[in-house]
Amino acid sequence: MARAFLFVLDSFGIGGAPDAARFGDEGADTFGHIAAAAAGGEADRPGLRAGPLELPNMMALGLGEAALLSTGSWPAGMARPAPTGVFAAAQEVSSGKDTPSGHWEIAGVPVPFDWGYFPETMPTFPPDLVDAIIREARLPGILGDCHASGTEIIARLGEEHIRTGKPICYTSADSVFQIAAHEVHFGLERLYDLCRIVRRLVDPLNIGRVIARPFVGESAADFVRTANRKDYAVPPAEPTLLDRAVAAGRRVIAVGKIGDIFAHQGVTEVRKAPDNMAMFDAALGAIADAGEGDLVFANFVDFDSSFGHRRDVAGYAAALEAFDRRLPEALARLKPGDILLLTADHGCDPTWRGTEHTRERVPVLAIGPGLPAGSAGVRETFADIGEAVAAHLGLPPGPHGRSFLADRVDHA
Ligand SMILES: O=P(O)(O)O[C@H]1O[C@H](CO)[C@@H](O)[C@H]1O
Ligand SMILES: [Mn+2]
Ligand SMILES: [Mn+2]
Repeated sequence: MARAFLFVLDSFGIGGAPDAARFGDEGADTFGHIAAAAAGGEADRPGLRAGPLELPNMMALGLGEAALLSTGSWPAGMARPAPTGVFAAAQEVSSGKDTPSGHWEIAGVPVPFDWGYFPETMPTFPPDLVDAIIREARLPGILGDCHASGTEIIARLGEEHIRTGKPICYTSADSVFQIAAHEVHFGLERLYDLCRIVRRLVDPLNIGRVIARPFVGESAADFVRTANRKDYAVPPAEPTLLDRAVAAGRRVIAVGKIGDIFAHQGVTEVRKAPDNMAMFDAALGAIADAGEGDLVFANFVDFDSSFGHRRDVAGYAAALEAFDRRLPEALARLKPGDILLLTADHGCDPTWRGTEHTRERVPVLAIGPGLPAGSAGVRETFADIGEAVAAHLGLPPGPHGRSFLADRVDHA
């Protein structure tokens, strides 16, 4: 029985990217800075959490060792257990630090080209694009047309949106065209229809994703985004690990936003859930359902969208601790031949300036019955993760990386 379970903790970087300076991110370290803040008593929130970061299960798999490989420093305030898993630190060769680039590279397909981006001007979108959107979607106009944080812009423009019926359109340092609209006043299906129109119109601009950002509430004080977010991504440029699995007749069960990120290519089944804990339940269900040769690919987005971009250190720490507490449930379900991998797609350091992702290395932790414990070193591409999964599942190798399990693992 060979099955693979690949869990992405969205934005859980471990610093140390050699090309961080190119992004203005030199020194960014999501894990290291959360640990340091927690050890210094700066990640306490009454009723939520307090004190040093407690991640006993991921640390036992080698999370601290992966961080040490990446930055040369041990995460502050955290114990150093003997690792029971294979650990590595992986760096990204893709030119962007966005979610699709990170996930596609994990799945064996780096993104060497530059995405299209919108400038930090106001307005940010080309006027002829906005005109086409208004005309084709029969809109009274649009609001926003700028770079923004998604929670801040609905607080600022949500009431005007309800009053005028104009959707709120914004972007970020990522290659995204985001549209926030009220689920009831504007309509959820209407928002999705609008996103499909915009997807087609921004294709020539090489924009990675159009994202529907529905929200509810009646005033700036209580607007809140819902779990009905939907990403309209361009498909990966080459066949990914997922396509190879499907071509071999395997099931690929996508948990969370994985299906959307891969434009539903190479996905046989989608299971969505509103938050990290519900996604963990869904991932456990997928593990229970997976058969010989199947792949479960899960994304846990709250780390990024609810805490990293919001620069909420205590919230990020609490979310990591909640995830870590659930990990034994997944480990208990591993049968002979199974492998569980934990990794991330980029960083989003909640102590960093601004609200954007940060260029970082990511942790790679692998465990399964019979797998040796020890270091697989620093990996030059995230593709080494997908190639490890491919090798484990007996799928043909891809052209961009090599399994980190193929190298001699230095026993720690
Ligand atoms: O501020 P919000 O709307 O969460 O946007 C964030 O989410 C987008 C998609 O991951 C990123 O581009 C980032 O800007
Ligand atoms: Mn991401
Ligand atoms: Mn993000």
